[in-house]
Amino acid sequence: MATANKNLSEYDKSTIPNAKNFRFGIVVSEWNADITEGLFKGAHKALMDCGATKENIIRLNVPGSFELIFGSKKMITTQNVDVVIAIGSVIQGETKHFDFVCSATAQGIKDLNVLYDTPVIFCVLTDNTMQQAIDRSGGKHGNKGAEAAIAAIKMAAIIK
Ligand SMILES: Nc1c(NC[C@H](O)[C@H](O)[C@H](O)CO)[nH]c(=O)[nH]c1=O
Ligand SMILES: CC(=O)[C@@H](O)COP(=O)(O)O
Repeated sequence: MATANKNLSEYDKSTIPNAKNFRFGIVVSEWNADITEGLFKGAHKALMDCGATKENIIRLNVPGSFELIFGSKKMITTQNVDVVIAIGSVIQGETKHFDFVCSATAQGIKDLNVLYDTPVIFCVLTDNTMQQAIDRSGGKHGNKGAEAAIAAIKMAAIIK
């Protein structure tokens, strides 16, 4: 189902485990910071709404989405978290760089899920325009950060 046909922020709390005993790492790219901050706020709000505590949400900033890979590995190996949410916003420019950043970041995060026993949630917007990014980080299509937070809680419940 395309994002346009659903609201990314909607979830049924009755179907989600309580997050009070889970530790969350959130790695946030500084590229397109207005967008990534919106995603972070959406994720943080949803985690708290589902029972997480502020003390159990650890944040790490990285320069860009490509660095989410190393930042997530560092979060896994040093912060004793149950799950990581990797937040980024990649927006098409004039060149093929968009394709390489999106592909490498997706593959790198996938690799972390294979190499480590700590799930890493892919919360990276890959948009053609800034408006698409705005619409998916708290705009008319909701907030992909909230969607990622729910995925993180469900994955933490699986591994605990
Ligand atoms: N153009 C965007 C980037 N590019 C930067 C890369 O992510 C990386 O930081 C650089 O290549 C150095 O390794 N990053 C984004 O997150 N979003 C973009 O739109
Ligand atoms: C995703 C990118 O790296 C891109 O925004 C960079 O812009 P450009 O392709 O115009 O150099």
